[in-house]
Amino acid sequence: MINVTNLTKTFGKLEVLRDISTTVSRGEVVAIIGPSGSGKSTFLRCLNMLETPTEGRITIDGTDITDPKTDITRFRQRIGMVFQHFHLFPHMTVIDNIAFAPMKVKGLSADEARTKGLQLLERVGLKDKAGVYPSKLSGGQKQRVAIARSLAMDPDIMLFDEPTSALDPEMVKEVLAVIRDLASSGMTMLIVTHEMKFAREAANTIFFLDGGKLIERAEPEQFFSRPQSERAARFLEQVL
Ligand SMILES: Nc1ncnc2c1ncn2[C@@H]1O[C@H](COP(=O)(O)OP(=O)(O)OP(=O)(O)O)[C@@H](O)[C@H]1O
Repeated sequence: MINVTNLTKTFGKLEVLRDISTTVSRGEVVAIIGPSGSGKSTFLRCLNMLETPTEGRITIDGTDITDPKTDITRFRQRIGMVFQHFHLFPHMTVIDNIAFAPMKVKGLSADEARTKGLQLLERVGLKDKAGVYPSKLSGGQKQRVAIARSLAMDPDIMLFDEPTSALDPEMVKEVLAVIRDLASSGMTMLIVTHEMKFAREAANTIFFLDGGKLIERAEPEQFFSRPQSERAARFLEQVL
């Protein structure tokens, strides 16, 4: 479904991604892990062209999203993204945050968008918060609303960029539970995370990045118990 070929990204002289080639299949759940500054977020952001690759190609279902002729704005509707900081609209209630894009972009009626929004709020365990403003929510609740808002656009792929890093420890679990539930639903997902236990249990595949290179691509059991590279072994020694 996703094909990455010779992806390179530089910021000025800084080479952040170096010649990455890999694939992600439909329904695959990929945890992207690696040391700070290894290029994980940049890699993720290239997958929906929030960062423009310096070299290389990314195709999704055969469409080259790096081709300037591709209508990336339209394509992005198929790719949901959840950030470390939730980016909810502060002046809108929870349900309006969720209903906004389906109405504006997909042309749903207000009733349709609200009905869908309520279903999604139920899915993330927050149906009772529909009429509340974001400022009244905890960090964990805000992130669950942000996930519901992304899902409201019926994405084919969900990208998560350190979705629990800004949360107090007691809220990490509730957000990971929602992401885990989504992972088992067959959604294609890539998640940049520092939560090793979560990566091990919820992902089908680990991408280990170091120094901008995709050093290992492996199943979690193999990666965590028998890493193939010295760099991954050293990283796991530090974090486990
Ligand atoms: N827009 C930018 N301009 C210049 N340098 C950038 C930009 N974005 C990222 N970088 C640099 O690219 C490198 C990789 O950053 P990136 O955020 O992708 O790493 P990461 O693995 O996600 O790190 P972390 O785990 O700390 O979030 C870092 O050295 C960072 O400072």
